[in-house]
Amino acid sequence: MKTAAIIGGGVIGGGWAARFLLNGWDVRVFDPDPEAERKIGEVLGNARRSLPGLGNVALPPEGTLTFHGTVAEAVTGAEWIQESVPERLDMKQRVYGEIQAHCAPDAVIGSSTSGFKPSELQAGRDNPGQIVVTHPFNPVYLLPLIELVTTPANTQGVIDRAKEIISSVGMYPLHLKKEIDAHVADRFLEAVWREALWLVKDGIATTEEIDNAIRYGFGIRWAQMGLFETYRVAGGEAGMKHFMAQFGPALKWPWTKLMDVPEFTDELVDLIAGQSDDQSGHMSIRELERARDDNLVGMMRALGANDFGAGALQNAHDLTLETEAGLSRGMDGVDVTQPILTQSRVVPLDWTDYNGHMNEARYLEAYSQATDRLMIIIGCDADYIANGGSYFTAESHVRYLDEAHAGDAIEVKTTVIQGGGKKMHLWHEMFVGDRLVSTGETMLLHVDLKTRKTSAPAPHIETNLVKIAEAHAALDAPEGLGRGVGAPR
Ligand SMILES: NC(=O)C1=CN([C@@H]2O[C@H](COP(=O)(O)OP(=O)(O)OC[C@H]3O[C@@H](n4cnc5c(N)ncnc54)[C@H](O)[C@@H]3O)[C@@H](O)[C@H]2O)C=CC1
Ligand SMILES: C[N+](C)(C)CC(=O)CC(=O)[O-]
Repeated sequence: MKTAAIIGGGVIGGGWAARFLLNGWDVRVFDPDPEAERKIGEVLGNARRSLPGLGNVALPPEGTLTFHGTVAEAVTGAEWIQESVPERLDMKQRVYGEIQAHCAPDAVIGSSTSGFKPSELQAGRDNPGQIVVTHPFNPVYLLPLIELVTTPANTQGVIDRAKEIISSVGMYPLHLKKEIDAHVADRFLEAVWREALWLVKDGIATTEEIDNAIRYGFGIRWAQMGLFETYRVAGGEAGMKHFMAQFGPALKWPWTKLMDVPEFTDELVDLIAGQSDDQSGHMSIRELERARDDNLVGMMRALGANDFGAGALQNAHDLTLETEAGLSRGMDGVDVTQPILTQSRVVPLDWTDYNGHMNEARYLEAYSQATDRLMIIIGCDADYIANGGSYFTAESHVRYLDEAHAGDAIEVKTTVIQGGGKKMHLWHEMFVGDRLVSTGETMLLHVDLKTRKTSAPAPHIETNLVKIAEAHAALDAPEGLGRGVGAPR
């Protein structure tokens, strides 16, 4: 079992604890705050409700979470140590002293620091090479970016290990070419923050109006394409050069007050805090966190459907989870004498509806994914489809037998009723634990994607399908097979 130590379990440390725990790591926490266990419990609650359904493949079983009274105890046996104590250099350096007195010399110590350079954290340490900056984004359990900042004191081995571990928990290590105060992303956030403070102070816009300017416009755009790709498109057919020719002169116009920081007077703090209360004070922080998480999951899943940006990253992570989830990509290791596991996932937040359960359309989506999996198993994979052969669905019938809810782990097991020639007749059963919640029957026909007409599958596909169909013919006929809706008129 892999073990991570979390030193400092506030907003960010709690998020790291959840990220590791839900990806199957044992997590050992040290935080002197007597409220730390409760606060981490709140963060974990949010994470358990949102992260498992982010992707389309089940996460490994959760690790074990333990709390410890000393740094020494927490770091014992940990291969990853994540420091997330308050943003004070003297405190961080003191904490590294304690950590390094007790941790394994080859453990990686990542710092969540928003702004300190790794050379500042490593200064004065006997083993500086084990300390790197691994700067996350809130909520750490959902957002994949980690700014990995290193110095020449870090060996390639430590850097590779850090990248490997960060990727293994579904995150993206952005390794900076050089260290710099506030890394890359926080320099942007700081620029936007400074500009926003001016706009409020000068009475140009309220906190709510500024948030609307972001969330109704460029914020959604940035979430999928970032800055440069967005501006490339904004240049029209002539692209980036035309964009710069048009907007380059603005650099000399008074379009920003960036280098000039408004004084943080009590008056400005009260103005901003008051406007923020007017804007969002009707919701608790936990309610706001849940709204944020629902939106993030929905947005990232939409990006996943387009295999783009953060969604593409999640899709790639799903591929690494398949084997442990019991899902196959070929006939090897598939027990054809039993219905075949074709889905192992969690019901995501965006699959539920006003009735508080999984929406009817999503059952069909799950069955569509189960069919896709069976197609991959028999060899009808992306390469085969790119060469012009595939299956089209001709008819489906779904029965809703029991409820499934957000966060439920669901499995689909598939029986091949008929397979041979152009036809593929499948019977899907969906389970939550041992509970059968739905069945889906579907008839598919093999097609030639060029002519859009039915055609015979390639011999290897038919051989595999027939092998499964023949083995499944020995199973009892499923209850409900061939049923229609109500009596015919
Ligand atoms: N809040 C944010 O949006 C982000 C913060 N960060 C960085 O993460 C770090 C932590 O920030 P937050 O979690 O926001 O702060 P926080 O105030 O929520 O949590 C800090 C935690 O450290 C604990 N702590 C204090 N002294 C400690 C010690 N000697 N040993 C162990 N734990 C100790 C506190 O009890 C508290 O629970 C900072 O370096 C910050 O810059 C990074 C990304 C985003
Ligand atoms: C405001 N902040 C500097 C603490 C922000 C971060 O470090 C990253 C984030 O999650 O916004």
